[in-house]
Amino acid sequence: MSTMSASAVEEAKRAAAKVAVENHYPKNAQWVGIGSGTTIVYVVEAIKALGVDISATKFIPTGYQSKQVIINAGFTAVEFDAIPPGTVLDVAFDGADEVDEDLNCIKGGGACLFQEKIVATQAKEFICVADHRKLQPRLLTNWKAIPVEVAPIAAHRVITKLKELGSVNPVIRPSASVKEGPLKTDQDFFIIDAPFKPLLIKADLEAGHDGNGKDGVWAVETLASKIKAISGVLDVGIFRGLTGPQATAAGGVGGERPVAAYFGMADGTVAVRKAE
Ligand SMILES: O=C[C@H](O)[C@H](O)[C@H](O)COP(=O)(O)O
Repeated sequence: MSTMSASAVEEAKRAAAKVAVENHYPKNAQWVGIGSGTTIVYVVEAIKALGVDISATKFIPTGYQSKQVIINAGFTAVEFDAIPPGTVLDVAFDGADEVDEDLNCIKGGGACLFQEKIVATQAKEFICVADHRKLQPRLLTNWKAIPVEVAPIAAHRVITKLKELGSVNPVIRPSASVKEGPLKTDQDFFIIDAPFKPLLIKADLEAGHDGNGKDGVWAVETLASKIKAISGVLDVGIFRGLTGPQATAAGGVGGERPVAAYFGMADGTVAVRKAE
């Protein structure tokens, strides 16, 4: 459990954003993905602080909040469906709820995951920015549930399927406002939060664990694929699979996993995890 004050956590996010932007923002960027959440605000702040010419740069939001952050900074926002077909974003920055040793991420704590995934995978480089609370050995160490975005009409069916996969008490996330009822995403869908045991990474599989859900223990890739395959699921808040150059070599643009993740640490330093 973190003992840092709220303002120290904010400073940690700001420090990570500064280093991430200094290391990865291309000086003549044309297309830049901007994610959602509280940390991304510091990424935009750091891009401003670079002082580079952004008059020709288009910033692609991952949802309503993200778009407002872009507009409030005085940047040009262009919705994902308005970019010319085939356009590859120079870079995409985003936060995460948890990042494991293989750079798999959990996202969707703030109810954004679907647009984040299409923006991240459309970029040459996806860069994650977070604070030290998100830096964990395995997904679902500190963060307890996988956010799953679902069509409202299918919500109960998806809950049944998630229970069959071993999730204990998956729930439809309630609205955060005084309005009763479920929270609605930017797509007007629901979020189901599905708790599972910590997820196995590559090293665990190499050590002989199968990760096939026996005793409710899953490998990241296997569980993400199973959840994604449930009819009614728009997307799952696990970002996994190939990353950056590996994904490009396999015929994709970029991967769901970041090529690098920057974490603001409690001592004021910034830690980096990079793809092999
Ligand atoms: O749904 C929200 C997004 O996935 C965020 O990127 C994630 O929750 C991290 O948010 P924050 O930067 O506020 O911790």
